[in-house]
Amino acid sequence: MLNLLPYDGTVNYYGKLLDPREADHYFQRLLTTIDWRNDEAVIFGKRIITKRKAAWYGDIPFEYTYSNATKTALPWTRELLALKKICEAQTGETFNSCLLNLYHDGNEGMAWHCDEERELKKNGAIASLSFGAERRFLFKHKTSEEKIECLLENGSLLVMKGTTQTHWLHRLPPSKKIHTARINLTFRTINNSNQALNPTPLRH
Ligand SMILES: O=C(O)CCC(=O)C(=O)O
Ligand SMILES: [Fe+2]
Repeated sequence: MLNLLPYDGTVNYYGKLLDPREADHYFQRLLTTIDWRNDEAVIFGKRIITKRKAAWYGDIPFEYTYSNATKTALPWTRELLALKKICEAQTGETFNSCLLNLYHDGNEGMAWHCDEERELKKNGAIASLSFGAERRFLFKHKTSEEKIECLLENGSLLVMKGTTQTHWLHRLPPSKKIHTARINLTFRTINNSNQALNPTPLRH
């Protein structure tokens, strides 16, 4: 499988895994069955409400803190379990949780970041499924600033693994040309060993 990154990580784009009918079916089901909420985040000390909506699901009520907000995982829905199985069969990896994002149109996107929160398995694979509007997706190397771009199609799978999160940022740029919604699912592995046992250490 082709690696989109030239060095310091592995990103595989599997293309359209689902046919358009199936992908549209999942899009509609996810739209109506997921507990979509506007995220509250603290950016530069200011509490903001994100325009995009998000949700967090998993095997057990994992707590996950990102953008300064903690969420508790909801139990899998039928569709999420079916999609998790598809990702696991394709990649040979396993996942125990899923972060979902709903972008209503091209005004909504996601800023440069990497997914390496302390709850996430170090160098664990992240499987990203996309539904609805096709959007550009960018990677930027943290030191060389080299950029890599790809297109996330309806019903497609992208996998980020190895040292990708250590060395590369990624972003979903906004686009004035897009007037329809997109749903993204990122299946992840949360380390449950320290969940509930140890309180989150304070960061200074
Ligand atoms: O919407 C996407 O394709 C990416 C979302 C993402 O990077 C994330 O949820 O961490
Ligand atoms: Fe991400």
